[in-house]
Amino acid sequence: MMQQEKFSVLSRIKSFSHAIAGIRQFILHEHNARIHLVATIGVITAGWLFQVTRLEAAALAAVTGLVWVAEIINTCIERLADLITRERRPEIKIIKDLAAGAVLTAAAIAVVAALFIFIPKFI
Ligand SMILES: Nc1ncnc2c1ncn2[C@@H]1O[C@H](COP(=O)(O)OP(=O)(O)OP(=O)(O)O)[C@@H](O)[C@H]1O
Repeated sequence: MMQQEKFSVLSRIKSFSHAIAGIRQFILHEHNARIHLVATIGVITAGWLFQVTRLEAAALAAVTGLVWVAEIINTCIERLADLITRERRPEIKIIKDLAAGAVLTAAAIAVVAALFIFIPKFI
């Protein structure tokens, strides 16, 4: 049977710092992160300009976060796939296309939510 590791605050802090390093790596080295950063600043600015309600702000935060999470996981999958092989392989194509599809799905959800929130403010 596997020995259960004892809970340690220090190791939890270490895990947290690894996660922060991952976010830092993503923002500093991934081109797509810059696109998401600009889009996120755009959403925050629009939310501020159009005085969205707290509920609308929460919805915007959730869908924007969803896109970030999907893109980070997509990047992770792409890196793993490239580590396995750089050869053109149909299996790798399916894996990468699925991961990219997840990002597109999240982005589409974000656009739909933004339209629901912002269009009524124009009419
Ligand atoms: N090893 C491979 N074998 C087969 N197809 C691949 C392979 N690597 C990439 N592809 C195809 O090229 C597409 C783009 O893959 P790539 O790793 O270049 O991502 P990318 O264009 O850099 O994506 P992103 O813009 O999210 O960083 C994949 O979705 C897949 O269809």
